[in-house]
Amino acid sequence: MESSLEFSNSFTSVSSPSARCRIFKIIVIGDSGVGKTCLTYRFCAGEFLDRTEATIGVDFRERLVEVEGEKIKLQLWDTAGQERFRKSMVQQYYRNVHAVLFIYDVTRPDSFRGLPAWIEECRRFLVGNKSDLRDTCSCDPRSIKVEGQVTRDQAQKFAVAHGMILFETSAKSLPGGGGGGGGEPGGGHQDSVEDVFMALASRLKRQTRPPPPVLNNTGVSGSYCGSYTGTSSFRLPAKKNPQKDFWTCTC
Ligand SMILES: Nc1nc2c(ncn2[C@@H]2O[C@H](COP(=O)(O)OP(=O)(O)OP(=O)(O)O)[C@@H](O)[C@H]2O)c(=O)[nH]1
Repeated sequence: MESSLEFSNSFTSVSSPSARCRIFKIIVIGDSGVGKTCLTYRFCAGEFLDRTEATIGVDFRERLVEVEGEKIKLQLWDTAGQERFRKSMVQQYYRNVHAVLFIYDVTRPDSFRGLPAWIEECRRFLVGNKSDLRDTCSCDPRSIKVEGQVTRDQAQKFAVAHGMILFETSAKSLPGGGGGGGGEPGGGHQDSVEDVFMALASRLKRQTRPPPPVLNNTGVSGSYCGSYTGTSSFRLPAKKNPQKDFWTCTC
């Protein structure tokens, strides 16, 4: 598979073509191979990608959802996890977003220990992915060091210490908990991908101002979208200046 997913329209959550909505920009970061592409694709296209290639630069996916009666567009910026992109690409996109999803792989403690290197000042959500692989040996072949697993307790402590909200999920598991090992010794818990992003949308909705009552004739302005575009994803040009398109982080 190409690392950039071209215009997939297979999953639609809100179908009104004239819906007006707020847009929340969310950057998704974490070490290479933790499943950033799979998670965002799963949420936007509704499918699990078994075979992926490393993301080069940043890919962009979006989905329109409805939260408590309000239409909200989540724009997900799937960044390259490879070290060489960390400074050049990610930092450009990092500050001017509404939220950051920090992803780690529950079967790769190195990806968990690497998190402080990714953390900066913004609203923080911590996501442990591949929870379907808990207590199995079939870790991803891209996991170089396998030395146990990141327990939910460990992650929860980290989340509290860094003011983050923890989710543990699987891009692979079927909605409702099927499709994977799931579960953790001592009372496992797994959030669905849907729950992760909907909780994020809901929190962002509460923390930002609602849209103004009347739109001007130009239709689209600021951080509101004027029309429904379905779900799409495409490759951003690597050298694009993100500052022009971004709204300031509200945290
Ligand atoms: N079992 C399992 N495998 C997963 C899951 N999510 C992703 N994978 C696998 O993990 C591998 C890496 O996934 P990607 O989504 O490409 O990882 P990434 O974080 O985007 O990697 P970079 O683009 O290099 O930063 C792929 O082989 C996926 O199929 C999951 O929830 N469960």
